[in-house]
Parts: sequence; structure tokens; C-alpha cells
Amino acid sequence: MTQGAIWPEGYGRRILDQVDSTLDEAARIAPALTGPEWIMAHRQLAGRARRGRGWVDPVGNLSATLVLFPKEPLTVASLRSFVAALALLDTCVAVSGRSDGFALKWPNDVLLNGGKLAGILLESSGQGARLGHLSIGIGVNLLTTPEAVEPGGLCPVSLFSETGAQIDPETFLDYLAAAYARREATFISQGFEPIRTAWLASAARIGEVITARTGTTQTQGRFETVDSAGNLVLQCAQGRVAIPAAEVFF
Ligand SMILES: O=C(O)CCCC[C@@H]1SC[C@@H]2NC(=O)N[C@@H]21
Repeated sequence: MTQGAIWPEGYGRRILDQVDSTLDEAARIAPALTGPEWIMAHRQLAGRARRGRGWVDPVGNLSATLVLFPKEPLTVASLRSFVAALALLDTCVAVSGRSDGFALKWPNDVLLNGGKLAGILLESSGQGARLGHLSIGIGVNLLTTPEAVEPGGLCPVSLFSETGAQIDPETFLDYLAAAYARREATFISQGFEPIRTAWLASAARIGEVITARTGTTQTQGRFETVDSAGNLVLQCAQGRVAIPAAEVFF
């Protein structure tokens, strides 16, 4: 760690001992909030991951949710999953003091030495394009590597196991909140393009053949890019395919 983190102005901070899920807590308190709020819990009893899976987060790992009230429609606001992934990457580099080994996996996992270090889950309220709140749920294996491995998925790793860096969740959150606020300011002032460019610079397996699975459909192709809408773009036998949502397998 090279320098301390200053909590960003305008963002609230709540630290809970225990909760069902910080995403559930976010949904409960959002109607009473007047601005962005970070919620962190030392223990989640019912943490969840993408595609209906559970998220196991032993004490010492980070479980946090950022609640935002974006003005944009959901399709644009959701691009903040890339903003959050970049902020996570910035934070991991800052607290571990090393930049090698980290990579971003579409849509928004952070990898370290080829294993899964962190995941992001977006949830929102509102009707149609009108967004109420947007929750960005973030789980990072700081200390402990959970045993659960998704079928065909990457092995989980922890920051401690891979780098020896020991950082408590509250301190990590301070760095993450500062990093997020910096990336959010870029997103607000310049749009998605600089975020997309920065994300691609750290993308895992770009140019390689990967598989995207959506329900029963499976698409294999060369990972060409992420487009301006955040879609995964694969060059397949049948041509260029833009995929809005899927689980990616290497
Ligand atoms: O990799 C994934 O599928 C996303 C995992 C997201 C886990 C975090 S932990 C904090 C927040 N609360 C939850 O219940 N889930 C997210």
C-alpha cells in the first residue's frame, strides 16, 4: 500500500456486523436515501451471486454494495458494472502494491493469476427504463478462498493467497470508494468510451477463442472487443456476434 485513501465527498458509508445480503439491505434503505451510499457487512447470511447462485463470503472478505440513483436509463446506468470492475482493479493494485496478474473477465469479474478474485452483481428498482436505484454488489476474496467452484468456472483465489497482502475489509472499502468515485467522475463527464478503453486494456483472453453460454445457447468465437453498449463481441464462424448477457468460459 502506498498511500492512504480519502473517503469521497458525497458518498455515505454504513458498516454492518451481519446482514442477509448487502443487496437486500440496499433495497430496504434505498427509498430513504438522498444520495449514494456504500453498505458493507462483515458477514452475509444469504449472499448471492449471478445466475441465482449463492455467494460464500467468510469473515475477512469484502461484501459491499454501492447504492446509486442514476439519471440515465437502465441500459446506460448498467455500464457502471465496468466502472466498478475498473475501480476494483485500481484498488487491488493499490493495496497489494503490484499490478501483474490481475485481469478483467467479461462482464465484470476480477481475476488474479487466472483465478476468480472478485465478482459484481447489479440489481435495480424501477419500472421500464425509469430507474429507481441501482445497486452494485461487490464481493472480494481478500483473506479466504471459498471452496465453492462454479461448474466449469474458474477456481476462486484470494488476495492474500496470491500476493501475501493482508488488508481488512473496511480499509479495502475506503480505497474502493475513492477509486470508484474517480472512475464514476470519468463516466459522468466523458461517457463510457474511456471506461471501455481502460477495461479492454486489462481484459482477459482478448483475441482468444472463448465460449459464451446463455441458458441453453452456447456461442464460441474469438473475443474481439466489448462494444459501446457493453456487449461481448465474438468473431464466430457465422460472423460477428454481439452478446448482451452470458456467462463466459475459457
Ligand atoms: O460473481 C458473481 O456472480 C457476483 C458476486 C457478488 C457478491 C456480492 S457480495 C456483496 C453483494 N451482496 C450479495 O449478496 N452479493 C453481492
